[in-house]
Amino acid sequence: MSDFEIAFKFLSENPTMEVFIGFATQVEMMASRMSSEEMKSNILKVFTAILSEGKFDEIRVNEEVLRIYKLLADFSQRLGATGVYEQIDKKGYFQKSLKFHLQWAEEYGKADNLEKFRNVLDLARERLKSIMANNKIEAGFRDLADLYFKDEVDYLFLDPDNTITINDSPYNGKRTNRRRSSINMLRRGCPVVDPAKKNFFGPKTKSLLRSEFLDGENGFGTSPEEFRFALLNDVAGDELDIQMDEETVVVQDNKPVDFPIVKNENRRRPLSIVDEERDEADSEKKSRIYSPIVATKDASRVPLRNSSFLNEKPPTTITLSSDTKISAIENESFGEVENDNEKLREMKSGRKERTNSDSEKSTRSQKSNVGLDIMAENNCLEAHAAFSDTVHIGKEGIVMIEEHTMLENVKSLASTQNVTTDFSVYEQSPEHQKVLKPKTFVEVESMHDVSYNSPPIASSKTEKYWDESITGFTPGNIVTSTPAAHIPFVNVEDYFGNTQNIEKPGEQPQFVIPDAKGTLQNRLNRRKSIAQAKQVEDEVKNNPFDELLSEQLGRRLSLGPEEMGNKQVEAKSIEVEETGRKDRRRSEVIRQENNPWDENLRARIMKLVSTPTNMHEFEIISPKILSMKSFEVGGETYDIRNLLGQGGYAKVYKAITEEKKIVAVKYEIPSCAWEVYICDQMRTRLLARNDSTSQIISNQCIMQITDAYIFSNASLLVNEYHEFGSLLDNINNSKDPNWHISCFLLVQLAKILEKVHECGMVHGDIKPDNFMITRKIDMSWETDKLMGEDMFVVKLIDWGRAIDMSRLKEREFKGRAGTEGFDCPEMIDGRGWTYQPDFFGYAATMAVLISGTYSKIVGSELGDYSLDVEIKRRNKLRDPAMEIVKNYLNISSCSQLPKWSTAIDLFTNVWKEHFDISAWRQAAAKFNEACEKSKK
Ligand SMILES: Nc1ncnc2c1ncn2[C@@H]1O[C@H](COP(=O)(O)OP(=O)(O)OP(=O)(O)O)[C@@H](O)[C@H]1O
Repeated sequence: MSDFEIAFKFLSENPTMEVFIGFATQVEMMASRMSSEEMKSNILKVFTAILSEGKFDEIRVNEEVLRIYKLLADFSQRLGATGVYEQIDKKGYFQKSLKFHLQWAEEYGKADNLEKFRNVLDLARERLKSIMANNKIEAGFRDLADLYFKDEVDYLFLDPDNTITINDSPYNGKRTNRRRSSINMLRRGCPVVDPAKKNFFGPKTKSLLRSEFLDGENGFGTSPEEFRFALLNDVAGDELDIQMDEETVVVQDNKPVDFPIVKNENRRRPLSIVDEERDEADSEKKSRIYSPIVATKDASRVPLRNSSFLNEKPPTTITLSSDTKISAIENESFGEVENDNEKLREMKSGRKERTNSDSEKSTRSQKSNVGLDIMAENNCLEAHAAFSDTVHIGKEGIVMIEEHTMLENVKSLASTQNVTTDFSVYEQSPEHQKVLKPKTFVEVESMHDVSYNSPPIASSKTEKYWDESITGFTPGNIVTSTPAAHIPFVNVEDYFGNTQNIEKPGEQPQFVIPDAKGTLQNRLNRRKSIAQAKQVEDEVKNNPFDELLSEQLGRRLSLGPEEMGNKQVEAKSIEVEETGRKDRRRSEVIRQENNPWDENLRARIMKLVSTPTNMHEFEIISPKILSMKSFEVGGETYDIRNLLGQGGYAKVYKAITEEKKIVAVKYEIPSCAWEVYICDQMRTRLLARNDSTSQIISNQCIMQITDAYIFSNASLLVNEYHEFGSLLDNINNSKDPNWHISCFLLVQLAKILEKVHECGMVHGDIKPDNFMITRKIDMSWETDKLMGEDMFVVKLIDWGRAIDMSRLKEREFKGRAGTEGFDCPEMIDGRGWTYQPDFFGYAATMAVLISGTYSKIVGSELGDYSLDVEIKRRNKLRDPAMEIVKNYLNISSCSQLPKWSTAIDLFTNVWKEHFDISAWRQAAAKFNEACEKSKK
């Protein structure tokens, strides 16, 4: 039997998607070794089987099968490549697949057949318009057009603005990809000037515009720095947003006018990003060494609200989630939601210095005035991206880890708060980096006692780890070369019959699935029999929380590889539970409390399903992620561009793949496999539902991770890049909230959350920065369909705090999440909660959308809770908003949850009653303008 036949036999016997992916990889590799005749006949057999045999029903309609069709197209002589795709198209399986249309169009590109190429593009537009934005559909076609058609074919695409070429760039003189040129942007901004007339610098000035200002053929208007930066930008290939000096004026018809790109707007103060952290000193975000774990600062405040809180000191509550934070003793009193948005403004971005000097500018969304500032800002964020070497302990604020005083602080904190602490210490060995098991606080203390003058943690080793070991990532390490603990290593060569195994007489060679996407070993590890999975599921269902928490686990999320399956660590896990000490983020567990973010629990839940195929696990540390640098992982190279955003746990970068696709890469420390699990489950559960809304929401409104790389110290989640920023960016970049837009969005948000809850998931972190804008509003959308299912413009991201309620039925949780202003009343009261955080998050987001500012909870007991949101009397959304606040903030118990249809119906009714087409168009134009401004 040939290799091909063996592989196909294995597939025939195990016709699952997972096996097929392995099969496809193997066949692709064989393709280079086989003669075309041999290959063609083999693939034809597969093709026929897949199309006709019932057991391949699932595979037949999966996009993965396109890999085989591509090979068939390559080898087909009679039908020809395009003929193969035409035949496949007739079958109708891939009418909703962008990938299919791109593959098909590429064949016309290769054949230089522009007309047919265009036909496929039109077909794709028509067929896919209900499930994805036009720009997304066109992006791949644009690349193909660039590649295969020598002539200018911009006219094929709908938005000429996106096809600005840079062929007139004086700098490199030749056309590269179709990206936006900074030079062109500057030039386009320049009005025509008449060289015969004098051009003055500004109104009532006698200064002439000088030639050193952007010296274009026919215009002036920017500074040399900006011009230089734009040149750099073009060369570096970035698409940074160039903002002009607000003072700059240009001349049109001999009259000074505002530079068209910049509008000096007197607008309300922009909102900052909502964060779990609140202490200014904490703006460093997190320590690169897992700093001593203390209960979060929120955990130490005294926030339990009850009706008598004004008279007596309420009991202490615990913050369940979030990373190690300062124990903000100054925040100890109840209701310390910082008293204005100013505070919020300064959190977390690391740009505080800038905002101090310019209180009117957002830390996040305000753009630099000068191009070089942008670089400086990027550098500043970059510096941030390296994370700090500080630890956050005690009210003393940040204490450099090098300082021995830290230990004293740790001690005092431990003693006063009865919180024990842990360190994860990294050490660089000459051969390779290792992640050592976390040292307990006791160990640290004793080290300190022995050598007081040389702090144990602040060794040069530690620094070296961060300086060198991260960069020491071995590019191209593929998953199959690093077997997971306890799983036998399977040699890739052996899979493919390159070694002796295959020919042992009398023995049928064993076919092992090649590891196309995920880590083979991990998949083997996870692929359990149904019986086993059922057993674990039952355990999760039946065991009380405490037992679950104490269960010994082979796999832990945020610890190093050596800890996986390590008995000592498992024993330590128990100790951790007993002492209340935890060396993981997001889960400072207090044993008595029900903590949905406990990572042991998460690990148990994740074991119930097989690893998503797009998740690749590595036992090494992650590559260092830096702007303007590439990194290679799992055979894929990502060209990192600028930093898009920074949350409490992660930095999100724009990156370009080898296929020239722009993606967002979320770089999170420590690694968070949970988010991958949740996104995967959300998609699976939504797709399993039969209604079209679920399908649309799954495709358009839920973060989809295309590839996840889980390292021992960090994770990299690749997902779709959203150029128009978040809802928060949009609000910040809009002058005034407009009721049409708010209403339009609020219905969408409620519909998305309704589906999320129907899938048994709690998102747990609903706030305006976690909704990305996926597309602009198309003015040609039919007005009577605007409230319909095809109009979604938002996508819910950041699932790291989600809770899988379908695995935790009948559970209620207690404790606070610690998100500034977004902790629900149940958390504050210490009452049990399940889905309540999302209802509250929605109400708080609604308040931001309608009023343009953050609001605080007011009221002191159930029935009385409200938000101090100011909504003008004449605002059409005022009444429904108040109703929502009342409903979603005063939930009497977990068994009496409100309905999402309340919000959907209330806002839809207002919409129907007051909709005005011309006001809508104006509002939509402003929304689109804000989208443009939000581009990063
Ligand atoms: N796909 C994307 N495209 C463009 N920008 C993105 C994308 N994903 C995230 N961002 C930007 O990065 C920011 C941080 O992302 P995210 O919320 O996932 O990080 P996080 O650390 O988990 O945040 P949080 O502190 O809310 O938990 C977002 O608010 C957004 O501005």
